[in-house]
Amino acid sequence: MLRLLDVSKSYNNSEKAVHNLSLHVNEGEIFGFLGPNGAGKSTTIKLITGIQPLDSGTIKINNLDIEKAPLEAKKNIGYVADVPEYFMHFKGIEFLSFLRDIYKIPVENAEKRIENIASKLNMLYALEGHIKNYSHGMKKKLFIIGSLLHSPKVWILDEPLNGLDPKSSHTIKELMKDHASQGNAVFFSTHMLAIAEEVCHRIGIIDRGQKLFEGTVEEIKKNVQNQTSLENLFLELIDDDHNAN
Ligand SMILES: Nc1ncnc2c1ncn2[C@@H]1O[C@H](COP(=O)(O)OP(=O)(O)OP(=O)(O)O)[C@@H](O)[C@H]1O
Repeated sequence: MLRLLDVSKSYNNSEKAVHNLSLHVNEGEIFGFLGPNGAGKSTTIKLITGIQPLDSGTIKINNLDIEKAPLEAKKNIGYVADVPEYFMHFKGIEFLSFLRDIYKIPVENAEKRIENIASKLNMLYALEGHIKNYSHGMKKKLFIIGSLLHSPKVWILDEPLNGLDPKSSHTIKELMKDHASQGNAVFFSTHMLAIAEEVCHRIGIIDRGQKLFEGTVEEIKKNVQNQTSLENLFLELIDDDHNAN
């Protein structure tokens, strides 16, 4: 459903932010993308979503090449940025109606979907307000609603639970599970290891632009001796990588 093959990217000819990265996310899977600050997680997401051009490699979304068929590929993506600071002068409902029209979703279907997801996220009351007056968490929740309106095959979230209260975090995790269980793929970056362990079918670990691991939490635990928590495993992998360089 989502496939990266030998993807590389550097900014301004500096060290590669992403280096020969390959990974895949299958239908029905939740994939957690982990790594320390500056590892290349957001850059990878910007490459997948077509926000940044690739230097080399291939990215396919539902078999559509993000560079060769960008419009078709993007129709299959729902994206939530880490700090969603767009369309600030819109009201929440205006932003969602704009997305409805962009994706050509019938009004009645969109209304049902907005009502359904916004009520789960306790956002119905806020939709008539201006986005610029929303809190960080409210902006995030609005963009989450918007990203799901067109039922994307691949749902991509950059640090989705940052700044969310426990109830909203719980709801997002349930939305991820629902979305994957409908045969879609979910790909999200996080620093929160416990959340990756709790909801992900598989995880990828990246450091300094390179993939250190891709597989299930059980597989990673088998690979690294004498460790119990994912946090210890993560620290050990990152440490080994730094010592090797
Ligand atoms: N727009 C940019 N211009 C130049 N360098 C950039 C740009 N965006 C990211 N970088 C660099 O690319 C590397 C990877 O950054 P990226 O934001 O992808 O990491 P990240 O894993 O998302 O980090 P964090 O967890 O801190 O958000 C870093 O060295 C960063 O300084």
